[in-house]
Amino acid sequence: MLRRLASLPLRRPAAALLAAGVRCISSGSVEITLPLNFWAGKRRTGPEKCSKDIVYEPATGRVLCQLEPCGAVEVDQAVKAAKLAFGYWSKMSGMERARVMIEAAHIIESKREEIAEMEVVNNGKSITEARLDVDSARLCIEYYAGLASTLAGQHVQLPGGSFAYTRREPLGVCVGIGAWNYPFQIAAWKSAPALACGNSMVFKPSPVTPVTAVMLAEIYAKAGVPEGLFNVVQGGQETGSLLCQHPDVAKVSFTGSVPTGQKIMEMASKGVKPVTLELGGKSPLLIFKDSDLENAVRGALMANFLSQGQVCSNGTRVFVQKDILPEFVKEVVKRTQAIEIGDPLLESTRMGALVSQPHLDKVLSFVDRAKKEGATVLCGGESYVPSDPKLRGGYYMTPCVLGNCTDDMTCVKEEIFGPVMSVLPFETEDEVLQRANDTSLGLAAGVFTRHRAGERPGDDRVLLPTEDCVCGDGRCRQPLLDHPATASQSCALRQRL
Ligand SMILES: NC(=O)c1ccc[n+]([C@@H]2O[C@H](COP(=O)([O-])OP(=O)(O)OC[C@H]3O[C@@H](n4cnc5c(N)ncnc54)[C@H](O)[C@@H]3O)[C@@H](O)[C@H]2O)c1
Ligand SMILES: CCCCC=O
Repeated sequence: MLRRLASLPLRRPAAALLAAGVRCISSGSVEITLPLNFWAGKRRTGPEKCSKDIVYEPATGRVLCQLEPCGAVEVDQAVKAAKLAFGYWSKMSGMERARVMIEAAHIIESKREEIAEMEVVNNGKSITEARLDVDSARLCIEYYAGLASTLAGQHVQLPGGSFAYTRREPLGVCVGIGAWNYPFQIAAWKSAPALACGNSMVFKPSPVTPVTAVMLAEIYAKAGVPEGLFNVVQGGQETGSLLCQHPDVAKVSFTGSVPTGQKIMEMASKGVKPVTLELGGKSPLLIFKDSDLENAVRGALMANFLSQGQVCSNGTRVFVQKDILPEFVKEVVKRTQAIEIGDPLLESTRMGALVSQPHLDKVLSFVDRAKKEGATVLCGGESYVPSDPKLRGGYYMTPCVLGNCTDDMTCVKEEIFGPVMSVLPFETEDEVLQRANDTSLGLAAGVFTRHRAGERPGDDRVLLPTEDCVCGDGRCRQPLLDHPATASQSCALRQRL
């Protein structure tokens, strides 16, 4: 699969090379020549006549491989293979399926370094992160393997001695469509639950990162799944649309942006197919003045700069209580400037390359727009050229902290999906909750404080959940200590506190 361009030593097992302090591959040394489609148990070439897409290595900007996008014929072949495999796999017991999945997890463990390296070469993230991605993919498969034998229905007693029962049945051929930021992991997230429940899958990775999903397909095959159980078709939106609209596809599970998610939901609804959508985010991170500053700063860095900021759940709107803003900003900027950017295959690198040139341009244009809208660049936000000549064509930028931000700025409202943190001051808890929740991209949230709500110094309120209030008004949202019921100790929640 891999052809070395540079003259490197003959390949030895990854563990032995690592122990000797030698990398198995280096940035700029890999060319992928084997076909990247996989169905019915084999790698397959795409359509004979198709315009091939070029896949680049983000660290160097070199051509890594050519992608042959699948058309209707290939999609149909993959779905047919999956349908056939479903017939065998769905009849196996959960325990039998689990055994095969656990074997796949073992194989992943044994190939950890190889998979992580290919993820780095294709995606640009640092090797230290890529290894954790592979571990997380393995754990996901182990977790769902564990669930496979616990799937059970219910027994319902009916009048007159009759009864009803329910069974958990697999749906059939499921489609998985993935984004480029966690290519191997997403292929595992999509396939593990589907396969554990007895389904088969046709998976389409992002055309930007097509490489490691095929490795997963080979691993499943080696572990002993029936031929055609997990298939990979390459391509972009046309291939994705063909999959979503295929009449033999029972369900679509998608990870990607909100606009694409909307299209997929629409297509799936026409075939009355269930969909699972994992979409974009613009998550808030709340840092209160009573928090452990060291901890909060580390949290903010992690929530913004992991994977070059290309993480759906990143806490990119960093709300900091005014009293600690100068101290927080000083420390965050100092540490952001110290982040080592460079060759993602080096152990010392903390930030690798963004996934593609167009994506880098898009992220940089968000920084420009932020400046025009009045934000202050406190550090970074520029393209970066590493000193190593082989990395000069790579897609690097300096991680950016934006100050002087307001809630109406584009950098605060839209998902940038790059290493750009927006810092926003706040004064009170009520204010920050309202502002943090004022988004249509509410994927995740983080809070740094040493106190729970109502226990913070100077804050003598305890919020009372509506359903726990016995004052008689179902819409009651009164803070507990202000509540008329509190004085007479008649409030159930108060008694429990
Ligand atoms: N919530 C999560 O778990 C999660 C995880 C990772 C990434 N994401 C999100 O993914 C986005 C970045 O990924 P991206 O740029 O690859 O997203 P994207 O929406 O552009 O593409 C995602 C996938 O959809 C395919 N696609 C595009 N148009 C399609 C169509 N019309 N029909 C069928 N398939 C189509 C693409 O080829 C790709 O495989 C960000 O918004 C990020 O937040 C979310
Ligand atoms: C680590 C999981 C991140 C998912 C979204 O990008």
